[in-house]
Amino acid sequence: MRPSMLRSVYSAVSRSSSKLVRRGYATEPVPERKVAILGAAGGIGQPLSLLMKLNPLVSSLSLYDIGGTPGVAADVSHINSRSEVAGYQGEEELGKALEGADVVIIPAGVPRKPGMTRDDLFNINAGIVKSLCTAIAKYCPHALVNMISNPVNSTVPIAAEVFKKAGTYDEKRLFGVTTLDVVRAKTFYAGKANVPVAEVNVPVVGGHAGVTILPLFSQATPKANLSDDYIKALTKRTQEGGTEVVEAKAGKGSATLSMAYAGAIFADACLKGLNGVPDVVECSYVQSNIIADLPFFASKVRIGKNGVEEILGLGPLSDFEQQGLENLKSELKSSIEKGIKFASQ
Ligand SMILES: NC(=O)c1ccc[n+]([C@@H]2O[C@H](COP(=O)([O-])OP(=O)(O)OC[C@H]3O[C@@H](n4cnc5c(N)ncnc54)[C@H](O)[C@@H]3O)[C@@H](O)[C@H]2O)c1
Ligand SMILES: O=C(O)C[C@H](O)C(=O)O
Repeated sequence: MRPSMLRSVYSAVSRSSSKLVRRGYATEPVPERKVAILGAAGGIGQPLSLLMKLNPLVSSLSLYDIGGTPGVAADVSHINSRSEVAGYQGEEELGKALEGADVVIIPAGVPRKPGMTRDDLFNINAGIVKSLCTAIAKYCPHALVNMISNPVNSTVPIAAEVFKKAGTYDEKRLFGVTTLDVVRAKTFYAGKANVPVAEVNVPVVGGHAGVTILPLFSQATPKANLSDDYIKALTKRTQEGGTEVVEAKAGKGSATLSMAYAGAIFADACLKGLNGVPDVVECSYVQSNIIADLPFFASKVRIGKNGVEEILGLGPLSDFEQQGLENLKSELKSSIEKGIKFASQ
């Protein structure tokens, strides 16, 4: 989704007490949709709660965390937009938070500090994701799950295993959120190519950590004749965008505001897909068979009423991108295996 989404979200605020939204000439009812955010009191969770409160496709916003959610919920609930807001805290309230959810967004878990890799978060976040997904399987097994918690390359396979064990796994409904990589690639490309950022499109494939993040600048539009050195530098900056923010925050966490924006874009795409809007395409890390031996892979996916409707191919790659694809395979494979092994214990 493009920045125009946020413009439409903001303009919708003024008419958001109505459950009718104009589509073309007809005024049609917008379906009731419950969105749950797990980790809603955190650095990402709070601005994401705000952005989802502004989204007119949401009728019920459920904010869950181990603590702090009554305050966040009271705060955003005063905004005069469509959704009802409820805050839940502590494990005993998790079921109520999840019941009936159409989309569950998970930014729960610890963020990086300078010097850490995303994989260094595994020991804490794997357990958090496992327990939250166990509850999702119980209380809202048909929800579309948007996994933000790192390391995404492993937390998505963990979620898949938990759902398999519970007998609820539907690979079409599980998404690793890699939208921030796309947001960064667009921003950095627009700066170098000197084109309007709002018009830029760049697919980002692979995974969500270091070299596994593979932006396909050869497919970027509007086209620009950037030198190989520029493409290399843009690729590196996109791969290290998270680290750039972690270092700038100097121990106070990782990307939160840009991530909330990216998470809101991706959740909006899921809601549109569920509502039957045609041609909703975003990059996401999903169960995939487009690359041998990598059962999870990020690429462009079409999102529809049942979740992933189609996994789009990678398209033609430059030699540099082909090499990047080879380089990411071993790290991505071991992160996937690590997640699967953890969840099967
Ligand atoms: N996918 C991405 O592109 C991306 C981008 C940025 C950050 N992240 C990841 O998102 C996660 C959250 O980052 P943050 O900056 O918001 O961290 P944060 O510490 O500010 O917030 C995390 C929140 O999770 C809550 N939490 C912890 N355990 C929980 C549980 N069992 N149930 C519910 N909530 C729980 C905490 O109470 C806290 O409020 C980190 O793992 C980070 O690495 C991912
Ligand atoms: O870099 C991080 O640790 C957070 C996130 O994955 C990001 O890309 O900003």
